[in-house]
Amino acid sequence: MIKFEQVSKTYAGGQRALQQVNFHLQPGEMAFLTGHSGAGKSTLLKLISIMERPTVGKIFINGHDLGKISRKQIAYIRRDIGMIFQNHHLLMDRTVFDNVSLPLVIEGYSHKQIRKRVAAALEMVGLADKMRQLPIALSGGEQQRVGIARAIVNKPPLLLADEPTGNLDPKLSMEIIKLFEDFNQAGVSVLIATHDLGLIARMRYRTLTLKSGQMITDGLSDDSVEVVQ
Ligand SMILES: Nc1ncnc2c1ncn2[C@@H]1O[C@H](COP(=O)(O)OP(=O)(O)OP(=O)(O)O)[C@@H](O)[C@H]1O
Repeated sequence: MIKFEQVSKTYAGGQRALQQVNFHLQPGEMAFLTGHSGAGKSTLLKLISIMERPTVGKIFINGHDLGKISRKQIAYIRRDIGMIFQNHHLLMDRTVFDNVSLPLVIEGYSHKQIRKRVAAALEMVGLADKMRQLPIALSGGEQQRVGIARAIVNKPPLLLADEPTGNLDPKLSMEIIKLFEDFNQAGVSVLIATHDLGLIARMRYRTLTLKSGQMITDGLSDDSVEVVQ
């Protein structure tokens, strides 16, 4: 689903964000991505979602070589990726329904399809009764779940989350991770970038660790193996 081959990224100012990163996330796999602040986690997610381009190396998403796609194909590849952010980027003056329906409106779905899919997505995250509310009237955990409903409403095969539990207490964080597990069990591939080592330790998932732009470990949280460069 995601394959990195010898990927390096140096920003325009000369800042080396990633160095010779290799990994393969299989279809249907769920993994954590961790590392200290500035280690390169956000850069890695931006390369997957084609918000940045690698300086060197190859990236494959769902079988597509990102080095060979045209500008026009970027939107097509992005359709396969549901993105979830720490501050969820919700439109605060629009209802929960409007926020979640946005990707479908952009794709030109019919009103009937939109109503059906948004209702199903909100049901999955436990917010069916909040459809007509403004996000401002919801708790932080609920707002995050609206962001998740929006990310999954067009049923992408891959979910990417950047610090999705950053502002939440441990109980709410666990609920959010449980939601990701539900999607994963339904066949969706999931990659979650987080600083929250406590959260990772409580789960037994593959954990990719970055340090100063290098992938230093790759394995289960409690017995991860060092990556030999
Ligand atoms: N647009 C940019 N231009 C120049 N340098 C950048 C840019 N974005 C990130 N960097 C640098 O690249 C390195 C990796 O940053 P990145 O944001 O990927 O780290 P991170 O692990 O996500 O950090 P955090 O956990 O604090 O969000 C840092 O040294 C950062 O300063």
